[in-house]
Amino acid sequence: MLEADGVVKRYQTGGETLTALKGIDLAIEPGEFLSVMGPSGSGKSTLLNLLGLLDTPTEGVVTLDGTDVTTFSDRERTDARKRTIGFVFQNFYLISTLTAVENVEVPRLLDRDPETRARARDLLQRVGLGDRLDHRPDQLSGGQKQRVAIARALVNEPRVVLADEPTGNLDRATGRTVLEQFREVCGEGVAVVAVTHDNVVTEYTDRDVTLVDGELFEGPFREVDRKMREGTLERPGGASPAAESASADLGPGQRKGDTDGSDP
Ligand SMILES: Nc1ncnc2c1ncn2[C@@H]1O[C@H](COP(=O)(O)OP(=O)(O)OP(=O)(O)O)[C@@H](O)[C@H]1O
Repeated sequence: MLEADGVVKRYQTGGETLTALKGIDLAIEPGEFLSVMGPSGSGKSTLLNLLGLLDTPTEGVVTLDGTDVTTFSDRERTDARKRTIGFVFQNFYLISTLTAVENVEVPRLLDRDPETRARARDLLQRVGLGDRLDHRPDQLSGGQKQRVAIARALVNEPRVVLADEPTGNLDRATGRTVLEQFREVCGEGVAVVAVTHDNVVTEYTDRDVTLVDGELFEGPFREVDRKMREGTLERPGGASPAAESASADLGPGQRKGDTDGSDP
């Protein structure tokens, strides 16, 4: 549905060229919950910006439903983004003077659609905030604010929600309620891609990938890091049996393949 093929991103700063992404191949399927992990500076935000049609790659293509969006004009890209992508951020970015329901309506304000209020209400009910419609952000907890942000991300009926450290400002328990919400979103066929440092996220995802110095590897960071230390990490594209044992240390009830059920 949303795909990066051979994506390279270089930044020019002064006379220097920095290659932030070094040939990324990544396909996101409808309804999939994917985490993107990796050390600071490894290229996570850069990748999220490219997948979110906020930026264009230096080389390679990003395709949306098979259409190469890298050749789009700014206007076409903005339209495609609005139709297909919702964003959730660590700091929520709610407007403090607007109520919860008004915040959810924000992405649709220019459309002047009379149905928007009803849809915003419905979305807030779905994220468990039916009794907080008229509360302003300062009257909501962190987890409630993030659920308002999720409802806002869904108001344009996106195909994919891109989340940047969605649990970064939340305590463990609250983070879990937000992650459960994302699972429900995925259950409706919307893909969720979360950039995160939070290992708890990987208990909820279908798949985890890790960026290291602009290269993408299958598996959560802790596993990729361990393989790097052991010298057993396969380069991208070299699908190996080792890479397939990625579900070995998952908790119960997870969805990352049912192959290694007997592993400790
Ligand atoms: N606009 C820019 N101009 C120049 N260099 C940039 C720009 N944006 C990012 N970079 C560089 O590209 C590399 C990847 O940055 P990016 O922000 O994607 O990393 P990240 O994994 O999201 O890091 P963090 O976890 O700290 O947010 C870094 O070396 C960063 O300094």
